[in-house]
Amino acid sequence: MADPVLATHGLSKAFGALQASDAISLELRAGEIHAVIGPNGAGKSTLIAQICGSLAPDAGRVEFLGRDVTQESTQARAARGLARTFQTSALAMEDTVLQNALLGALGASGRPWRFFSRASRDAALLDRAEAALEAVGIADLCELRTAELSHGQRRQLEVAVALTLEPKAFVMDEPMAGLGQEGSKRLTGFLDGLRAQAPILLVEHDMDAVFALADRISVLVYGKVIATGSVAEIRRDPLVRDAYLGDEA
Ligand SMILES: Nc1ncnc2c1ncn2[C@@H]1O[C@H](COP(=O)(O)OP(=O)(O)OP(=O)(O)O)[C@@H](O)[C@H]1O
Repeated sequence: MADPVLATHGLSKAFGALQASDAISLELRAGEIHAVIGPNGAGKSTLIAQICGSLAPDAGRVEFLGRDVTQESTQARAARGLARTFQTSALAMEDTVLQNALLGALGASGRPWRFFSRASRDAALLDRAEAALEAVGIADLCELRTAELSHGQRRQLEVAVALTLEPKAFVMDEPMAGLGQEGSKRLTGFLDGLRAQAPILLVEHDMDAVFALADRISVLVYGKVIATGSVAEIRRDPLVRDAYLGDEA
């Protein structure tokens, strides 16, 4: 089997006496959506923070594209193509949709922020920003202030900003949060196609979305992966039903 795009090996992190990550090993392979599910406080955000570089593990390592990146900064990992979307929006609300995408494109180009005023006149940056907006289906909204977008459109814009990085992998923290049924359905359809561009590690509570999208699921409980498998395997796993899914299986 091809090497994984992203992998954790024995990742561990304690907060005082609390073992928030307990020797977590998991892989994200090319073309897949790998969902991480688990009850509140299971350690999902802690795991993402270590993968993306905002939290240093006590032990273990993170590999991205075959390279040990455990000691690298968040920015260095992003520059390699590790794109993260956030649970709460990191967008500039008063800026237009296009300006947000341009900001992403400027960051991806490695040029300093002081070039931003010139970014809108830079054809290459504009192309990259517009292509990303086109890819997520909101190019027609580019002149709107971001604050005027619906919740779902903001999620799409977040993905567009991530796309300007030309990512090799996505790490998504609860993209469905707050979307409602219709919005979740639309975003589910969109993420379904996105996996062809780059694989997605998807932390999500919305089980309809997880069951519709995941090629594999890992279940995290008290910082430990208690099971990894296909949707069918996870749904019938008695340990998982007990610990988390209950009636949702
Ligand atoms: N900086 C911190 N200091 C102390 N404890 C922390 C810190 N960050 C997280 N924790 C604790 O670590 C455990 C795992 O938290 P984490 O936020 O990773 O869980 P989660 O699975 O993402 O939860 P949720 O589904 O509610 O977002 C929790 O018990 C939490 O209270």
